[in-house]
Amino acid sequence: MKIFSAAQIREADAFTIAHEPISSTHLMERAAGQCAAWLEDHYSPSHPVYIFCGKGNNGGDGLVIARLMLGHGYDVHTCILQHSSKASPDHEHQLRTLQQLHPTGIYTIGDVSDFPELPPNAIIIDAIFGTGMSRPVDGWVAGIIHLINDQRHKHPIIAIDMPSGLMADESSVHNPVVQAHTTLSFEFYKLAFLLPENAPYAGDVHILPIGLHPDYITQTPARYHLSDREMMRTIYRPRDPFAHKGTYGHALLIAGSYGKMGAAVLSARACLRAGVGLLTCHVPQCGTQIMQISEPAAMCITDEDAHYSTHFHKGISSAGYKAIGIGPGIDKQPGTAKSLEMLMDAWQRPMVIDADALNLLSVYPYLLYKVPKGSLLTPHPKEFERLFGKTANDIARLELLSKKAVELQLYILLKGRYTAIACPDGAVYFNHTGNPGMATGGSGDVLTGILTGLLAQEYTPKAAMLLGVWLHGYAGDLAAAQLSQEAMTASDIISSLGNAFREGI
Ligand SMILES: NC(=O)C1=CN([C@@H]2O[C@H](COP(=O)(O)OP(=O)(O)OC[C@H]3O[C@@H](n4cnc5c(N)ncnc54)[C@H](OP(=O)(O)O)[C@@H]3O)[C@@H](O)[C@H]2O)[C@@H](O)CC1
Ligand SMILES: Nc1ncnc2c1ncn2[C@@H]1O[C@H](COP(=O)(O)OP(=O)(O)O)[C@@H](O)[C@H]1O
Ligand SMILES: [K+]
Repeated sequence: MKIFSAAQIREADAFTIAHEPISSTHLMERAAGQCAAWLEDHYSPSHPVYIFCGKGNNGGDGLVIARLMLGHGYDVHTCILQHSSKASPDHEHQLRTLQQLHPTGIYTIGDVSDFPELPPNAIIIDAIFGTGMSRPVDGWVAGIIHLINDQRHKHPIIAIDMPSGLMADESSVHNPVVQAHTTLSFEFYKLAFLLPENAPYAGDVHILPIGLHPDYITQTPARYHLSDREMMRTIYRPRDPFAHKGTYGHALLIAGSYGKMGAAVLSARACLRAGVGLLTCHVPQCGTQIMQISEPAAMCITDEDAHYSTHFHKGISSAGYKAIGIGPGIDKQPGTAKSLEMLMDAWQRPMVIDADALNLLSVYPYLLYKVPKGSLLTPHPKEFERLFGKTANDIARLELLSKKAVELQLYILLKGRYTAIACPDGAVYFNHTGNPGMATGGSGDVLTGILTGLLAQEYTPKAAMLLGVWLHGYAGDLAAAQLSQEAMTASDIISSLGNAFREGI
């Protein structure tokens, strides 16, 4: 699914009006009608409805919602913020219609002192600003936003299209923004919803279809995308009935060190469950027995070193591996860095680089330029910061992520609630599967195993990245559904991978 900018959304709106064709008034009726239907499904007429409207089209949506809910027997109070002397034409039209129907329920707000007293079971609808937000809100309008937020623990707050104050594609950090429990947004996810710095604002996001013209959506290129099941169906390749284990590749996982063999075992198990044909794990001497006993399906190569792997580069080009994954639990010994350098010099094909292998790239930055093109880098935010530095906000971090992926010709993901996958061509894909139950040690090691397993099966690096991250999150969701977010562990993500393949694609 494409994620369009605020400017593109305005174009989609105009394109629909011109080509469906439909009047802008009717498009507003359609959008607001979807919101009113959602609200009426979730709240009975026993809830007084307080709708805060701005003077643009977001406020226009609020006025239509007010009219529709009034018609269905709700006690509606419409509060119009006088932030500007001019209203949009559709706002003016909808206000005239509402005034004829319900002249007594409309109030104007010109200062914080006009904020109404809310009865106990009232619901708040935020229709002040939507995608037309062009600058940070200040003055008494910011005061109204703070007063709305003060009601958060007493009244449900439902934002229309965007929580007011939030800018769709710019950082809103330090700006006053409505903290909604629910956002009813039209047609598309907005980039702002996917950024960790905006976690307090949108609440549960529901995307309501309003019938924007399909030609605009298919013809207009977008830089940002949201992964979905449909995309996974085009990527996934069912197994060939005549396949043998050679068909699905031989993967090498370089993982584990003294005290961190668990990371290697988790990665190995995940790699096998991702469907790899054969798996060899390169481990230090202390890890051989652990690996052989924990995972009988994995073969083992034992390093010359007792506690750390420092000789994994040897014979790598002639070993017949289809993919290499390196990092989980390997530690940051200088000998490991040396071996990583020689491995990359010899291998020259895409590989998966995670955890301490990423940290080694931060310690020895020249190594970053030796990473084979098309490789998959999987940093969490701290590893990302060590690799590429700090940024002022999440939009700047996203720009940096994308810039590095293009400059280094790598697939770089940034882990989080919505993991962002940056591609060498500048595109960025967000993944929405997964849950906070995955915020537990070892979850990332599981992802490395899955990605290495998919790469060994000759999925392209991009396909492996998109499908692997999707399946990892989906398996995490299944594990949480079965065990709770609290009780699930990284091992449970692996146990749920089978069902993720079956149900998630
Ligand atoms: N496209 C679609 O799919 C559809 C879109 N629809 C709806 O239209 C919405 C977009 O409407 P929009 O373009 O009129 O902008 P909107 O968000 O109401 O804001 C503009 C107003 O805010 C003001 N203003 C801005 N910043 C401000 C600030 N910092 N502080 C104070 N004021 C500020 C600005 O005033 P001005 O800058 O002129 O002073 C102007 O009055 C969209 O989110 C959706 O709800 C649906 O009806 C149909 C389908
Ligand atoms: N709140 C969350 N929502 C969705 N996914 C999450 C959440 N928290 C963590 N995850 C996922 O879990 C994984 C954690 O990886 P990482 O931090 O590297 O773990 P570790 O280093 O312990 O193995 C990432 O893929 C991340 O996207
Ligand atoms: K709003």
